[in-house]
Amino acid sequence: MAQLAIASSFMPQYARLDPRVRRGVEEAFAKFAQATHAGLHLEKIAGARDPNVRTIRIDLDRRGVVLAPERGDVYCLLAVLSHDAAIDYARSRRFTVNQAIGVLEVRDQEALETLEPALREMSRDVEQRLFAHVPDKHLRQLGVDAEIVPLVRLLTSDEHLQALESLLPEPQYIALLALAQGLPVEQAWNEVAACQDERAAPAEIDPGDLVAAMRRSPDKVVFVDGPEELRDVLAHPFATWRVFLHPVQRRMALRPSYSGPAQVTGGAGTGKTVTALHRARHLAASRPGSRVLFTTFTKSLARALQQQIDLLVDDPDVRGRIDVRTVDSLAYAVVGRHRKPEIVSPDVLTVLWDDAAAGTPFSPAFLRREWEQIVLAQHLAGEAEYLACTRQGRGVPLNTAQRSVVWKAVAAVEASLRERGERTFHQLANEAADLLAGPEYDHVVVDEAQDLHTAQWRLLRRIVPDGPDDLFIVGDPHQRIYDSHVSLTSLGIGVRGRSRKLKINYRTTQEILNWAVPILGRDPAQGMDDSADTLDGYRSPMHGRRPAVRACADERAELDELVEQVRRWVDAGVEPGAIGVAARYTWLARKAVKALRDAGVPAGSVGAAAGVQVGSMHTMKGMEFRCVAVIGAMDGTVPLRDVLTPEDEDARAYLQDLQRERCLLFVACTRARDHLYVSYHGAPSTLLPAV
Ligand SMILES: Nc1ncnc2c1ncn2[C@@H]1O[C@H](COP(=O)(O)OP(=O)(O)OP(=O)(O)O)[C@@H](O)[C@H]1O
Repeated sequence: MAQLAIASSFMPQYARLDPRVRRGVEEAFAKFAQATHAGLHLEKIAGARDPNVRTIRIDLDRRGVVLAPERGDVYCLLAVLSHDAAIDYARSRRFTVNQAIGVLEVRDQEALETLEPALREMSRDVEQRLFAHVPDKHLRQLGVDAEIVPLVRLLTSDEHLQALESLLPEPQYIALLALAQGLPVEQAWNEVAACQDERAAPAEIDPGDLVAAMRRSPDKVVFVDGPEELRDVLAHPFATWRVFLHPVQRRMALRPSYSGPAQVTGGAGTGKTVTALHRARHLAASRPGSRVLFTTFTKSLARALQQQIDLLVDDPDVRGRIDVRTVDSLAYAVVGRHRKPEIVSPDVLTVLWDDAAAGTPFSPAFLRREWEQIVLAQHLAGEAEYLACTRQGRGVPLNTAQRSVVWKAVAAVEASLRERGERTFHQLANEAADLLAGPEYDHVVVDEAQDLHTAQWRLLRRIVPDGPDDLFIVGDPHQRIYDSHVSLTSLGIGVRGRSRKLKINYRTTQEILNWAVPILGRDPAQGMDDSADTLDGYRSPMHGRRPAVRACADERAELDELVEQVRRWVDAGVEPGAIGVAARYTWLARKAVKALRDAGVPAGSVGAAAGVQVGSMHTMKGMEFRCVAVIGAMDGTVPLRDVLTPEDEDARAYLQDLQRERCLLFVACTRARDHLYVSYHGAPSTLLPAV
């Protein structure tokens, strides 16, 4: 019986087909399962660039494009398109085996042939060629196809290379990009090697064995065993992440074991959460009886993760052993076994710090930060411990007398909280860590790790035994939107040698990234493992429109423009629930909800109501929408003036605050899949890049 396979690029297309056509696809596929080459009405295309490509009738108007390699009884469905588009696609593409890493590659051969004379003409009088410094030997070593090399030799600028991005196979484009950026061949190789599956490239690569190459490309092709598995894959066409993992994701998620904590970093939308989901399933499924804790930051993210785990894990036993919750709810539950915890409201805490700062030379914000970053982070129990501690990370030195003044304020706030019977969540995490009698899980997977406070890490460290596969940590220091600057090393959580970075953005278009990345400024972020973290190589294969930035006369006009923009998206077929609106302040978000509702557009708070999802930028963390509007992006609001420590009070804290505001705007903007709209009234935010 023939073996069936589906190309990952087909899944989003399938999702958009109407149910009638989908049925046609399933029927055609069912025929493949029983048939042999000879028994199927597969058509060869005259003039096709690749002898292995065929088409098959799906219905009156549509054809499927199938890769049917001569060797190996395999049919891979590549696309379902209207008749003419299917013929064009089938005629133009060429499928090859990458000569360096053995993966399946596809290139638009026809477009490359069309481009060649133009490139030749443009480069005729230009002496300096982009790859003049690279010998053929290096191009070959990095897997650049011999047929493509003559074209590569014609390139004279980065722009020419970029124009080839969508026509070339990804590993070859990555190799050329790295060489064009001046990377030595060894480093360029590392970039290319990231595109290969966990099984290292075989010693011998057979250029004619497309099926072997397909098997080495699980991010591009999935093989299905029979109709049931086929139905399962096609049942969730939007959730391609369930089935197709990038080789780096796969290597990290499905590795049999790590000798200690492991870490995955990567920019927004690079599939860190997806990697964490697969790791959680892998751990629970491969170790019978084991208990896995999967933590994240906010309740709405925990709800989203629950749904994704439900989708990914079929086996009820495995599912039942994966516990998804926020770290706060974990701390609450642990303390709750001893007494009912009460959490202090933010407003009350503000008043307590205002009172405690009165009469001292310190601002409430300074004192509160000292409490959070030194006293609670180090879990200091009394004045003597505070006087003796090192205050690493704080910008302003304090002498003993000043420390005594600070401690009095801290003690006053803590005493007031005790009297009220209330705590902050960070206090609760420390208390929970103390109360734990011993580990309660076998493995812990941590999402959004960059924002966890040291006290929360202390709890997580204690809830799992120290050893192999204890902690799987996923985060992005470029999305740090709270005040935590944790050093995992200082907590005894060493990830050296067990850390990888994801670079391909699966969510946002390159145009949105080009605009949004500069928001972060130029300095590298401080990684959770204390190393400098950059976004080098961060990219998206998707393209779309550039973000729109709108200047408005005043707030009323800005809200009117928002309503108009949302209407345009809805009229274009975007579901209201796939639209996100973010504002720096909650009250502006509320006004946006009202404006939308008054205009008859369903809208509500993120994760709590149906319709357009509106919230503060903080609530956007980890979310994803087809279209995003960021409103109120003006000077004084972004960055929010009130939350910046005055530069003359503590220059270091000021820079940290400013960076946090940059990250916050970046997080909000990178929630968008297809469209990003940013508006302001008055003077624009100084953080907004030019369009
Ligand atoms: N291998 C994959 N194939 C297809 N889609 C993927 C893949 N990995 C991730 N995605 C999709 O990319 C989007 C972003 O993934 P995910 O939320 O895991 O990224 P993230 O790095 O955690 O993002 P952020 O840090 O911004 O929260 C999601 O829509 C996810 O389904």
